[in-house]
Amino acid sequence: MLRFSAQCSQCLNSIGRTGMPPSIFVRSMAHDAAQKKRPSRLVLSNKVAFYGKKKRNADPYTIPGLNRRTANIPERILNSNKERAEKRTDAKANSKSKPPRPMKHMKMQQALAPVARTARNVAQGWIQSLDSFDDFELLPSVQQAIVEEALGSLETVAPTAVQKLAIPTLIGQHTGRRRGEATSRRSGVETYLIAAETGSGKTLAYSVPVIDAIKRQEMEEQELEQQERGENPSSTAAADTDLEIPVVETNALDGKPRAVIIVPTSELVAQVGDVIKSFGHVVKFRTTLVSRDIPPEIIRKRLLGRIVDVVVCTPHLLNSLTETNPALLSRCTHIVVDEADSLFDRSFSPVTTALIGQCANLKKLILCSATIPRSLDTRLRSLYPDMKRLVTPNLHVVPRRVQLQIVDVDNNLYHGDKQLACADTLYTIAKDGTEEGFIKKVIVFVNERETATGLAEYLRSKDIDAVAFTRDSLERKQTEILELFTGAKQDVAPDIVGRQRMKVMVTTDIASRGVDTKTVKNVVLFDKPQSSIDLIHRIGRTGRAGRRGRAVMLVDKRTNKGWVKDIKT
Ligand SMILES: Nc1ncnc2c1ncn2[C@@H]1O[C@H](COP(=O)(O)OP(=O)(O)OP(=O)(O)O)[C@@H](O)[C@H]1O
Repeated sequence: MLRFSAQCSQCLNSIGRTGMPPSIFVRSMAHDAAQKKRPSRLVLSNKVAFYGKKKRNADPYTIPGLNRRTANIPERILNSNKERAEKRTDAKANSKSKPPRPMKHMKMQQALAPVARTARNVAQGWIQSLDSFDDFELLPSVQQAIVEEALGSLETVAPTAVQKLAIPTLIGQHTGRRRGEATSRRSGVETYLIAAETGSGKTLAYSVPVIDAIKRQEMEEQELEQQERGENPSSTAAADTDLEIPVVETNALDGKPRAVIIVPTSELVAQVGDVIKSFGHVVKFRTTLVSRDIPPEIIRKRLLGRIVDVVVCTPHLLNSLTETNPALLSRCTHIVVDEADSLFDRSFSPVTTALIGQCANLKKLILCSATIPRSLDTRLRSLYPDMKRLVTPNLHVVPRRVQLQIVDVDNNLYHGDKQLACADTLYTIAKDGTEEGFIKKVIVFVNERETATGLAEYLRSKDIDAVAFTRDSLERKQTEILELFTGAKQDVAPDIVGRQRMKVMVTTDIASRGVDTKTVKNVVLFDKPQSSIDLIHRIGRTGRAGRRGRAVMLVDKRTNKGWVKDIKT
């Protein structure tokens, strides 16, 4: 409150001028100026919120918080509130321009660095210009082997997206770079990561350039030898198809492959080995498989007693071979690490990187995977900073041609009985009227081996032809089951009906990676996969090579609903 001074002529004047009654307290500027030297007792105190110790209980009007001239809010909170309000306004303004937030449960979609639009346009341009394998600058024998052997069962043969992307790059076609010319500033090794969706033909995408390269190496070496001997190379350099496997008297080259393909399981050694061997019928080179399914004495005989061009192997076995024969990888110029996300995880990584390190003459290192988890992405960036990424646009998505269905186990039909829900789903698949005239093949994925055995028994008790395929299965039985599920379609006798026309394999992740179950149309996910990566590999056993497929997921109250929603989206 302001008081006017009755002794001050200025105050009295101003009251007189405004006509205000003396009860209204006005302090004029002139009064302040006049009182400068001698402050009036009537000026408001700045210390109204302060009370001394003595006055604590003396006067109720001096209670802190009352009689304050500013709100009792600490400066720090006032500032943070202001900042938050500003951020909110900024976020609102930016929300329209920002891309939608990534799905929480599918974070790995962001794992690869985004490709610049211009780079994408350039790549798309030359991908579209390639319609056939003839457009690749490959050796004629390699071209012939693709059409006649590797994809001989198909009526029309055209490269898939990943093949269009990888083959010209790996043979240095569109870059105009000479074959074998190293680009890495650090190590002199060209490193590539091929990442494409499951069943997209990655095996051919890396094996064609590798076979082409080793065959060219062989031809160059032969030319050099002939020149050294003083022969005319042109007279003896027949078409490369006619080249015989060279007979070298010295055994200095024995067992030293030019290329090594590393895969995580012995099942994949057999599968990839078949693809590579199919080229050998036309291109003439030697392939050796190294896995636990092959007796050691046969491996030793095949590998160490003769010249070998390509070795397909599991990492631990190859490592043990290099321990007894340290020069084994000295001639190797090409290494492929298939299923790189497995082979660079914690358990395999030390062995894989050690094997790569042993190749003193390495020219190309090719890593290949259908899924690139963030951890792998980071590790690869630090291990191979100059690595080139050959990535298809549909990486990390469930293909559109695979229909995804969700079955709620807690509904009124099953009351939480998952095994019953699985059996009923299989009955429905058996009766859906598709694959007429053929045996239906269905894969059921579980997380634990024990569940696989138990579920297979239960399904058999319900008259469904189910087998468990786990690490515990007998070796002979494993081969039989795999052959059935990876083989061609099988006709069914007309008198066999319903469920008996269906074969079911109950398995764990052992059959989820790389296994080419191309004639499987239905996959059932009995257990929720441990991660989105496992999900993609499991669903990827159907809908391969552009075919249609169906994946049925059993969900119950323990399944994370957000996860299911993200996958559906
Ligand atoms: N150009 C092509 N045209 C038609 N089919 C092809 C072509 N290339 C490969 N295939 C077929 O596609 C199937 C899947 O190929 P492949 O096993 O190489 O897939 P992938 O990408 O390695 O799958 P995954 O990630 O599951 O290991 C094979 O049966 C193969 O014969």
